[in-house]
Amino acid sequence: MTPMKLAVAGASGRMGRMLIETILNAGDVTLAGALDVPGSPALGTDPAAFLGKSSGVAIESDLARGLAGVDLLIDFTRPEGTLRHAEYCAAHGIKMVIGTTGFDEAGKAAIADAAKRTAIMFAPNMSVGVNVTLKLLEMAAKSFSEGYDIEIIEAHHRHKVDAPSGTAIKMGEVIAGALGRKLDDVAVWAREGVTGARDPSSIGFATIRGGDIIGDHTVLFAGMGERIEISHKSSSRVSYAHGSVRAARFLADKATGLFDMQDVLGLK
Ligand SMILES: NC(=O)C1=CN([C@@H]2O[C@H](COP(=O)(O)OP(=O)(O)OC[C@H]3O[C@@H](n4cnc5c(N)ncnc54)[C@H](OP(=O)(O)O)[C@@H]3O)[C@@H](O)[C@H]2O)C=CC1
Ligand SMILES: O=C(O)C1=N[C@H](C(=O)O)C[C@H](O)C1
Repeated sequence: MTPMKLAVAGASGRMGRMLIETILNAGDVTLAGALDVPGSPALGTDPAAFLGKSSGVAIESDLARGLAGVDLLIDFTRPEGTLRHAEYCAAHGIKMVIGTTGFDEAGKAAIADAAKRTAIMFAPNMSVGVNVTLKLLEMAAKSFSEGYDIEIIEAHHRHKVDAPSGTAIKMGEVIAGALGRKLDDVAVWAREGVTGARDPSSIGFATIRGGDIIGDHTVLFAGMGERIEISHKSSSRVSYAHGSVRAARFLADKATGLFDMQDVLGLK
């Protein structure tokens, strides 16, 4: 079988570099393109140079040049960049794995629309551990539906620009869904001042930013006389990169459609 030709957007970012290393080591996929923003000092350089390797491609900002001959684009950038890439990929039949977080409703709708024209896997967290944790949370939420206050606490590195994390929001959506609630109706995104007593149907969020924390998520079910915590802690971005390449393989035989990591991992 011909190896799938992958490109990476945000090639010199934290995830971009981890993806390039993972793709070069994978064996059954090849690196066929790399994108970064106009004006980036990385343009024209080899995306594998930081590994002391040569990949045979150069980092481009022009989508036509950077995505020539590419089967699938893995995108961990910013919402505005991802949406621009999604429009181009949909128009040119290039599949996508999207890991970017921080989209508004219009952005999510634009991705769903692009997925009518090409195959897209879109998830706020590509790690196997987080996706299994989502299943555990669904089960736990049903068991703790009465008498337990639900709070979601997440911690990330000082460079993260969106809050709460996409993963924390997804955890909230899964828990709210299991309880027959809508997250937007029950979410308390932050607290300050005289907040009043806690609404028992609410789902609270707390965000920590600091240092080099890769990504920690804890869901607390606090009842009378006991509390239960379900936590996932990332110690390396490699799990996100492995999940992304696994998602690329999953999309190999899909022409159109919007999928998530639960589809990729057979957890639905
Ligand atoms: N789904 C998952 O499993 C995971 C998701 N993420 C998400 O991935 C995204 C990227 O994270 P991370 O790698 O840490 O971020 P970085 O800031 O390290 O990397 C982002 C990359 O995208 C580039 N970029 C910035 N703006 C644009 C744009 N408008 N168009 C195209 N490219 C752009 C940056 O270029 P420059 O530096 O020149 O600005 C940089 O190369 C975030 O949304 C994060 O939440 C992260 C980890 C796991
Ligand atoms: O920005 C990050 O780093 C991460 N972002 C994702 C999110 O917002 O959930 C996934 C992971 O937690 C790392």
